[in-house]
Order: sequence, then C-alpha cells, then structure tokens
Amino acid sequence: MEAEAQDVMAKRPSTSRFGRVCVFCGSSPGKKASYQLAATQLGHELVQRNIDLVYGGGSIGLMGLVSRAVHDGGRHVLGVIPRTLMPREITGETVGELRPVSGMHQRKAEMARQADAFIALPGGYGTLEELLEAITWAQLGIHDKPVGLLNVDGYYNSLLSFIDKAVDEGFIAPAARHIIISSQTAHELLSKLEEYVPTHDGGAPKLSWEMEQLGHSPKLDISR
Ligand SMILES: CC(C)=CCNc1ncnc2c1ncn2[C@@H]1O[C@H](COP(=O)(O)O)[C@@H](O)[C@H]1O
Repeated sequence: MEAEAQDVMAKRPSTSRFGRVCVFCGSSPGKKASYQLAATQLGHELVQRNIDLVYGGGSIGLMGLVSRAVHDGGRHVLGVIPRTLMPREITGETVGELRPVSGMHQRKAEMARQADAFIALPGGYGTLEELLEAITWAQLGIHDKPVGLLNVDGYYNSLLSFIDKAVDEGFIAPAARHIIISSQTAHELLSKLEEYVPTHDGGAPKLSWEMEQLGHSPKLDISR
C-alpha cells in the first residue's frame, strides 16, 4: 500500500458502539509525567473512535488534560458540574459544554446517564468514589455499562489486590470481580470495553434508579 493510502487508513475514524464515555480522573495532575500522558492519550483514543466525553467539568489536573484532548480533536465535551464548583478560580477555564447541576449526587447521576461506559484514570478520593459507585451500580443491575480502569504504571495495583482480597474473604462475589475491566493502555482498555458482555447474577435484584427505591429525585434515572 502506498504511503498516502496508509496515512488515510490510519486517520480514518473507526466506529465504536459507544457514543459517549464518562471519564473519572484526578483534579490533580499527579507526580509522574506518565499520568498526564495517559490522560491525553485517552482523549486521543476517544477521538479516534469517534466517542464524545462526559466528565466532571473543570480544567484542573488530569480532568483538564483529557477534556482538552477530546475537545481539540473535534469531539463533544460535556462537563457536569455542581453550581457551587462553577467559579473559575475553583475549576479553571473549561472547554466544551458545561451543564450545571444542584449538587454532587446529581452530578454523578447525570454523568452516568449521559455515558455508555465509564473509565477511571488515576486520581484521588473523588475518582475512587465515582469509580466504586459506578461498579456498585453495575453490581446492583442499575446499569449494564462497562467500567474500565486505566491502570497507568500500576497505579491501581493495590486497589485491584484489595478487591481480590475482598473476593477471597467472601465480601465480593467472584462474578462481581469481573465488573472491573483493567488495562495499562487506553487503546487496549477501549477494545476490552467494546467487547464487554454484562453478566447478571441471577439472584441479584434489577433495580431502577427511582425515587421510591432510593429516596432521591426522579432525575436520578440513569438508564439510557
Ligand atoms: C473545592 C475544590 C477542591 C475543587 C477542585 N476542583 C474540582 N473541580 C471539579 N471537579 C472536582 C474538583 N475536585 C474534585 N472534583 C471531582 O472529583 C473527581 C476528582 O477528584 P480527585 O481529585 O480524584 O479527588 C473529579 O472527577 C470531579 O468529579
């Protein structure tokens, strides 16, 4: 194949079953350049597969890097942000569309509702909380959306070991261990997420995110 034709093939957008992916990540950049590089590479991978982004809004840390990479690549970026975090001195200058919500719970539900899959990059408490909630919701059958962990430089090795321990100790069902899909690279992770087939524990209830069941507003329906 001629070089020009190869170039066209390489640039040709691939198709994805995901229209939009939710990325959870640190509001800090982390100490290693590899974390920042991974955030940008994940953004490029989404662009290459024609996938839009929903995230927590804000231009700080890894959040800023992934959102800028997706926006600069021409895909839609939706930032969902509680009104209290909207002042620019808190979250910086954002790109794309910003959707204000009334609080942190509404933000998570809206991000989840808008996404076809979840990916966590390295991050701190906020990222862990968002990731674990997405996993918990999958376990309860509230959604069937794949949940991926971008394990950059082994950042999440100890979390994965802890989850294995929880399985060994009888607190997480072996079937639920498979909810988390992890990989060290964005390309491989997206490919695995595309192939993911949800398996449901026959005994687990299939919940819907409704007011009567969970005590929140009906806006928390995240089915898509
Ligand atoms: C008041 C304050 C410290 C604001 C920092 N600025 C922020 N702006 C927007 N979202 C944020 C911010 N800090 C944390 N988050 C949320 O928590 C997650 C990251 O938290 P963390 O850095 O992993 O723990 C993000 O996905 C986002 O949903």
